[in-house]
Amino acid sequence: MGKSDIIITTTKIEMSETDRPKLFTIGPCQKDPDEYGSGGLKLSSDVEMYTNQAAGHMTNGKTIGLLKQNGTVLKPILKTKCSEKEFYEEINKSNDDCSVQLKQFVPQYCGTKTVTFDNNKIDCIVLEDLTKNFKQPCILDVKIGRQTWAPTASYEKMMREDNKYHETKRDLGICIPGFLVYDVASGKVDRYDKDYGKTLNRESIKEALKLFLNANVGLNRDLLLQFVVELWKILRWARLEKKFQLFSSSLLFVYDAKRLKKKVVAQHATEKPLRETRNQSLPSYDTNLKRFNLYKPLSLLKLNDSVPTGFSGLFTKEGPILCSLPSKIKHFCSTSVRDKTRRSSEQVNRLRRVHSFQNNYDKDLQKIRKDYKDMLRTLVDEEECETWAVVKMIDFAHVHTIAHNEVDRNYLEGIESLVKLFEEFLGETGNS
Ligand SMILES: O=P(O)(O)O[C@@H]1[C@@H](OP(=O)(O)O)[C@H](OP(=O)(O)O)[C@H](O)[C@H](OP(=O)(O)O)[C@H]1OP(=O)(O)O
Ligand SMILES: Nc1ncnc2c1ncn2[C@@H]1O[C@H](COP(=O)(O)OP(=O)(O)O)[C@@H](O)[C@H]1O
Repeated sequence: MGKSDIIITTTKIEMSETDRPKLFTIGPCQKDPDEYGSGGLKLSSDVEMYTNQAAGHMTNGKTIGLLKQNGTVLKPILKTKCSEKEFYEEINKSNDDCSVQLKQFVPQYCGTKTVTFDNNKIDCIVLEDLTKNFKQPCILDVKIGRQTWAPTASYEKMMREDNKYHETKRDLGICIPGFLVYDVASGKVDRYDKDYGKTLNRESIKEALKLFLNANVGLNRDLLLQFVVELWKILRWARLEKKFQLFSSSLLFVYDAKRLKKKVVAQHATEKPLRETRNQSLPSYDTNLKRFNLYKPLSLLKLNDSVPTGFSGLFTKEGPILCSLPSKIKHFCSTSVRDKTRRSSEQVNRLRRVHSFQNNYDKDLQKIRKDYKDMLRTLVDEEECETWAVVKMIDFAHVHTIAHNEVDRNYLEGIESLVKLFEEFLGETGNS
C-alpha cells in the first residue's frame, strides 16, 4: 500500500438518491467535520481529513469529503463521469483568452490521485489548498446562479434545486451553502451550514455576510478592498466569456482572521492616546477617525494604504478597467517571506560595519542611509504586501460548454449581485 493510501476500516461508503448527507443543524455549531466521526476512517501519515471545508459533500460515513496533503486538497470524484476533472484539464491545455484568464481565478490544478479504502480505490482531483497560508482561515462558499442544475438534470433534480435557497436565488441569483468563521471576539470557530443558508433572504443574507466578515468588531476596509478587487476581475471575465455555462459553481472567499485581529488590536492601541487628547480641546476621536478614514475615490484606493488595487480609475459599461501592477510590487508580492527575511538580515549585516580611517565617511554614510531606507521599506512591504484574502471560483461539476456562443447570464447576474453587496459594505467603511 502506497504512502498516501487511505484506509477505512468500517462499512463501505455508499451513495443513494434518497440517503443524502445531512451533516449540520441550523445556525452556528462548533463541530468540525471530523468530530462527527469518520466511521473509523484511518488515514496514513501524509493524508489527513480536511477540516476547513465550508460546504459540499462531507465525510460522514456515507460520502467522503475533502482530504488534505502537503498544501493541497484531494476532492474525491463521487460520480462516475467527472466533468470537473475534464474542465480543469480543458482550461489547462487551452490557449484561448477565456481559458487563459480563467486559470488565474481557479485553484491550481495538480492532477489526480487515487486513494484506497477497504480495498476500493477512489480517484481524487488534487487542487491547491486555498487556506494553506492562513493561520485562522475564515471560509465562505457562495453558490452562483438562479439555475443550479445542469440542462441535462432529471426533472426531480431540477425541482429539488429550484425549491431550495428560494429567496436569495430568486432575488440575487446567489445562495450560501455554508461558511466557517473564526470569531475574533470570542476566539471560537463558528460553522454555518446549508440549512442556515436556506433560511436567508435578500436582507438577511447581508447579516450572514457580515458574520463571515467579523463585522461585529468593525467592517475592515483592507479586507473588503481585497475582496472587491478580486470580484471585479471575475466580473470582467464573466461579462466577456462565451465558452462555458457554470451551473452550481461557487466562489470561495477566504481570509485570515489573524490579520484582522492584528488590526483590531492596533486600532485599540491608537484609540487610547486619541481619547486622552479629548480634554485638551483637540479634534475628537470620532473626528480623527473620520479624517483618517475618509472614503477615497476608487481610483486612489490602495490596499493597506500602500499597495495599489490595480484599478485604473476608469469605468466602461463592461466594468472597472484594471491595470497591471508595477513590476516592483509584483516582485515583492511573489517573493517568499523567507527570501524577504534573508534579504533583511543581509541588509542588517551590511549595516554592522567597522569604521576605519581609510573610509570615506560621507560616501559611507550615504550608503548606510540608503541601506537603512531599503531595510525599512523591505520590512514595511513584508507586512503590507502579503495578501490575506482571496476569492476563487470552485466546483465545476456541472459545467457545460456553450454551443450558441452567448454570455452566461445565469452566472453573470450572481456575480453582479455579489459585487454590489461587497461594494455596499465597502461604502459603509467610508462612514465609520
Ligand atoms: O438535493 P440533492 O439530493 O440532489 O443533493 C444535492 C447534491 O446533489 P448530489 O448529491 O450531487 O446529487 C448537490 O451536489 P452537486 O452540487 O449537484 O454536486 C449539493 O451538494 C446539494 O447541496 P446544496 O445545494 O449545495 O446545499 C445537495 O442538496 P441538499 O443536500 O441541499 O438537499
Ligand atoms: N481548492 C480548495 N481549497 C480549499 N478548500 C476547498 C477547495 N475546493 C473546495 N474547497 C472546500 O470544499 C467545499 C466543497 O467544495 P466543492 O468543490 O463545492 O465540493 P462539492 O462538489 O462537494 O460541492 C468548499 O465549500 C470549500 O470549503
